[in-house]
Amino acid sequence: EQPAAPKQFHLGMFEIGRPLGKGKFGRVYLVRERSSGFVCALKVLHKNELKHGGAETQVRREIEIQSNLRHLNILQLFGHFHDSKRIFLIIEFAAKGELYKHLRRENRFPEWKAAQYVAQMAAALKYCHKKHIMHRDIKPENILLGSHGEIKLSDFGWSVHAPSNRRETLCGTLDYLPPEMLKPGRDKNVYSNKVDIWSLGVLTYEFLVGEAPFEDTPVMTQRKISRGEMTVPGFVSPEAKDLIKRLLVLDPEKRISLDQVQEHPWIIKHCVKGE
Ligand SMILES: COc1ccc(C(=O)Nc2ccccc2)cc1NC(=O)CCSc1ncnc(N)c1Br
Repeated sequence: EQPAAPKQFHLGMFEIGRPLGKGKFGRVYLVRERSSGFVCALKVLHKNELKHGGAETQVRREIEIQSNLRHLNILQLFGHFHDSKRIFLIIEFAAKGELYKHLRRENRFPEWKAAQYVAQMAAALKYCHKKHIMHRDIKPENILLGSHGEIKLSDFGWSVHAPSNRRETLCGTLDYLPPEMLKPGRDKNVYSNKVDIWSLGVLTYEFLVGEAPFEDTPVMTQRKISRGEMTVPGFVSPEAKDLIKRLLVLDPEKRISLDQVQEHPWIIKHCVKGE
């Protein structure tokens, strides 16, 4: 279709609705663009807070990256604008909200639902990796659901301020960190996109079991991760267990690829039409 003409946005264009959440750097509101009636989310970032957090460049990079990502399973950034004090991000509204809340409410997902979410995550990550974008910091807190219950990966350093049974410790939860990022001394920023495969394994486990595989005290969690020590409960099917084992491999190079995830029997069983 015709690429949308890059419009100049400003605050007056929007009718501000209810707050959707409070991110690490700012608040998010449900809004409606007046002329079109289009409903979306507006994230308000305060420049001075970003400056203190050294996140100003991070936002610019983020906006740069986001503006050339377009995928059903990645929450879209439609545009941005700023005034003297604030940066505004115009974001796709995910009508079914935070996956995290659904997971906590349901305790754990049935295998057919978990498999569909994993397949959509694999598709989103494959798309990102093809564009050499990685480490989207995947964990339930960073995943939203669209109006048809489809996965919307939105992983931008935000944790919704809810009265929270969130695992967010000071430095954010360790649960999803791969072993290669825990190694002392190693340049932490040198990681391949295989880190996302590990996190997908942690996510798959958490969907099916209702808690993360290495969840423990911070020290114990780090030890369990570096040793790949985890047990999969008996109620998890052998096929699902097999996929989890192929994702949570200590050696990044030996982890299953995203193509292989999409062809895995557990995914095929639950995601191919008519199965
Ligand atoms: C494309 O989505 C983003 C793009 C960028 C950033 C961002 O803050 N970048 C950033 C900010 C500071 C420093 C570095 C990066 C954040 C998001 N997304 C979000 O903040 C999610 C807001 S919550 C929500 N959104 C839609 N529908 C719902 N139902 C909900 Br609840």
